[in-house]
Amino acid sequence: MSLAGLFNARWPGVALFDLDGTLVDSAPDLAAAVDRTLEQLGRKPAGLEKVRQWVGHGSPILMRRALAGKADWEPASAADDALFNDALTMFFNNYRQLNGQHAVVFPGVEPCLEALTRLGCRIAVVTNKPEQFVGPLLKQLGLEEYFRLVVGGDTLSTKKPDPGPLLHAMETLQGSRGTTVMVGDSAADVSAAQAAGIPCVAVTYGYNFGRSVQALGADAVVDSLSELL
Ligand SMILES: O=C(O)COP(=O)(O)O
Ligand SMILES: [Mg+2]
Repeated sequence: MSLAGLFNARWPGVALFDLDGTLVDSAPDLAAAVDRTLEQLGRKPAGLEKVRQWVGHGSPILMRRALAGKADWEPASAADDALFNDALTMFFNNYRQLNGQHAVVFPGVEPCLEALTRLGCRIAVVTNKPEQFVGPLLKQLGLEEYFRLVVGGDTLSTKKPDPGPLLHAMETLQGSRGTTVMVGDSAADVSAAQAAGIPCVAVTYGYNFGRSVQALGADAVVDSLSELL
């Protein structure tokens, strides 16, 4: 499907945006919080490049990966679970302090949100980032006013790639499958959109667990959100 086909005559509709890697380059803050946590645990820091590849399934999975030092962590023993629980609490405390310190809005994001708003589009953030961190980040970066709804990774009982958060946002904003589009950077976004039955635009500049988005089966792939205009 072409971009023109996605943003068709049935608009204005509902646009659902992923946050990390799509709207905001937040990996530097996440990496700083992960590394501070690892250091507090007496471990070696992971570094930005690894952390960038671990973002997208929410903070608990990010910390599981950080403790394992790799993306595919193994199911843990009870002792590992205790360490993980402590590490997650420490990560939350660290990220609360670091959230927004180095994060920047990707080029093309603001013109896109501005244009969609002018068209009367209803816009939501649907992210796996825990909800407590989303509002402060959007506010600090001056994006808050564009969004009518924030769905975080712990807002509901499921997170992406489950379609639940997308369907919740679509229904809350009174959208329909024909007039709702998801925009994201990773397999979690494309899979969630496919399971929800709504089209998905994938951006090439995000995280996607270190892999290209070309093979994900998104309905359109763009290098900048300004291409959506
Ligand atoms: O994994 C996270 O914490 C957030 O990722 P998302 O904004 O790309 O959904
Ligand atoms: Mg993302």
